[in-house]
Amino acid sequence: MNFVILMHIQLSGSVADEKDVEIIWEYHKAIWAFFVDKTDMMLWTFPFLRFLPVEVGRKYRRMVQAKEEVLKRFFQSNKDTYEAGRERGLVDFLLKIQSEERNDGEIQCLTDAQIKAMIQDVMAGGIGSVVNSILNILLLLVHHHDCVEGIYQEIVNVVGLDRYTSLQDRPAMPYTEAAILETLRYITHIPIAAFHCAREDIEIEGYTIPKEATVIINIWTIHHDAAIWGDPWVFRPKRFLDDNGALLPPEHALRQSLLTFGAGPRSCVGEDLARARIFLYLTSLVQKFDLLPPEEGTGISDDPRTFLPGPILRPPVYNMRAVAREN
Ligand code: HEM
Repeated sequence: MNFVILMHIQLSGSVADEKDVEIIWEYHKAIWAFFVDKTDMMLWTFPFLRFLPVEVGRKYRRMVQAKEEVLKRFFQSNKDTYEAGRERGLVDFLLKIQSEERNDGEIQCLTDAQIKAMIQDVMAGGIGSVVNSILNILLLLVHHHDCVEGIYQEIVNVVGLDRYTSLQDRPAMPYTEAAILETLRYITHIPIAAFHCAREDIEIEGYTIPKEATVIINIWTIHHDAAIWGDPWVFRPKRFLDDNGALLPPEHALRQSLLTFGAGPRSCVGEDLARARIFLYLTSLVQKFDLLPPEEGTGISDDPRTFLPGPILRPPVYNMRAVAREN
């Protein structure tokens, strides 16, 4: 939930009130309900279903309504109250670019429709992906208690127990960083990157990708390729550490093969924010709680091949225990 509030500040420059949180959360839930159960695929095949009083149509209409509420709150209200020179957040800065283009008398590149699309990209791209990466890392920790201990020891050594962790602690906590990278690799909750288009003919290792071909990067296959990782189906954070326990540098071949956030000029704009949030959430939790499997039963598998499919993979609902540490 605090991530939702952060997204709100980023977009509008103000702190969310209860109603705002409700609007964003409803948007997240409506999108989620749309993509799981393959509602989107059903509508690609039978688009007329969106008008009918059937489940697929209801989910579609709920999503459209939630989207309209979000745009009313983040686009219209910002546009109505925008004052040049007093930009409050991302939407205001986009409005500033738009108004400057207009003042120059040049052709307008940033239209209202494009700003609205960006608001949706940031929301839809941002919330589900971070929520799921946190669900995944907690599930893995429940299955790998040695990893919880490794993170906890690092917190004790670097931060202690009397203050909260901060982003400044990250460089001194290589094991925690490695555990986050390994979760993002092992689970690969965004298995396919955004679709791209080749702007010209390209030759790669004897294959020609013709101009205007759609290029789809299969991150899942790269992240589970035995030729790169050796044992891709083993969750092993230490693969991202060198012999001295330091985090492998970003230019190392293994880090270069980690494409969680895509690559190149159209890679994920939210990477730094996402990795910072995951780090802070995880370390604050492990500092105060031990993470354990449920008391009854063994819980669900942490193998992503058993997860619910979709554009964002997610584990089935699971139980776990967070036991307060005695310190
Ligand atoms: C763990 C969390 C996240 C993961 C795994 C993730 C992953 C990705 C991937 C794979 C792409 C496509 C890159 C490509 O095709 O090369 C992407 C694009 C994008 N992501 Fe993320 N993302 C995450 C968090 C976020 C957050 C927090 C935001 C917003 C604040 C965000 C906003 C976007 C946007 C707007 C794009 C489209 C960029 C463009 O087309 O230029 N993402 N993300």
